[in-house]
Amino acid sequence: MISIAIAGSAGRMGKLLVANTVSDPELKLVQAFDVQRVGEDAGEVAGVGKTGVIISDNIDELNADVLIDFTVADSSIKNIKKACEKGVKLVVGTTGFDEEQWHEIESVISVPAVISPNFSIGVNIFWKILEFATPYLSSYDIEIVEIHHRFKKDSPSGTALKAGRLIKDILEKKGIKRELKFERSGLSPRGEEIGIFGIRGGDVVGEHTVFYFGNGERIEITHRALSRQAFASGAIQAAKWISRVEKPGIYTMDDVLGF
Ligand SMILES: NC(=O)C1=CN([C@@H]2O[C@H](COP(=O)(O)OP(=O)(O)OC[C@H]3O[C@@H](n4cnc5c(N)ncnc54)[C@H](OP(=O)(O)O)[C@@H]3O)[C@@H](O)[C@H]2O)C=CC1
Ligand SMILES: O=C(O)C1=N[C@H](C(=O)O)C[C@H](O)C1
Repeated sequence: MISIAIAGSAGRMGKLLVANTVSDPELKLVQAFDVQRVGEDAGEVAGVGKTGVIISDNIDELNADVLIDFTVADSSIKNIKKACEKGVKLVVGTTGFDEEQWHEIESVISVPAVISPNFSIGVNIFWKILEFATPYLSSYDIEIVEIHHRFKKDSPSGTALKAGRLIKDILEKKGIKRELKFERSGLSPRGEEIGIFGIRGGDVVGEHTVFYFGNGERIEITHRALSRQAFASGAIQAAKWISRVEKPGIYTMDDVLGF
């Protein structure tokens, strides 16, 4: 049995992860952390009945095989450090890390950790399709548009940023320099860039489109998440996988899925 702690357990993803953990015979929910609903039973907050696991806001209490973190960047950094200090393996889905925070994560990681801005199998295939298509479309204008629900805090999404960075790197290897561009207004003609734009509204779970604009044609590669279960299933798969890994370091869903 793999013991699981969940950070962000009162959030949209956290509640679903609590539900997925308690219904999985290979997993045991042992701890739940959040700054909301502190003192309440994590299962009741998630709508799956009493679990006996009470939501705490004190990560110092962390004691589990794997910590699954879906919170916000600042909190996630703190949780990652605590997990490393206590030898707890990690699955991190939180997005919105800036460059400095990302370097901090790389420098402190001393446990096996799967870190991915998107745990859905579909998005991981979507990134692979971009890797395949981009070298053939290197002369095309490339733009990325993502759509998420009105409550999403970070922009652009971690998924769109990863798509932009991987396209940029592929082009760079072919000697083509393109900067990532996050806004245009006023007199702002298109340059040698990859535009990344976020739209926010309603209850959209998550949509990403990469546009490749040629002369007389356009390719659009789109992934649409219709349910957060797509992310939760991937994160649970990652938690089981990382529980069997001994070598410390940062892993991605490529490793989990065997790509
Ligand atoms: N990798 C993936 O596949 C996916 C990643 N995400 C990412 O996961 C993160 C969470 O998303 P979502 O569940 O929608 O967000 P929510 O805001 O619904 O949930 C996050 C929860 O974490 C809480 N929190 C904030 N600070 C702390 C802290 N210090 N300790 C413990 N809990 C804390 C929040 O409280 P409060 O509201 O007070 O801030 C909230 O309850 C985001 O970064 C999102 O982009 C989302 C879906 C899929
Ligand atoms: O906040 C969300 O909801 C999501 N965030 C992730 C991201 O920033 O890429 C993944 C998914 O699109 C949902």
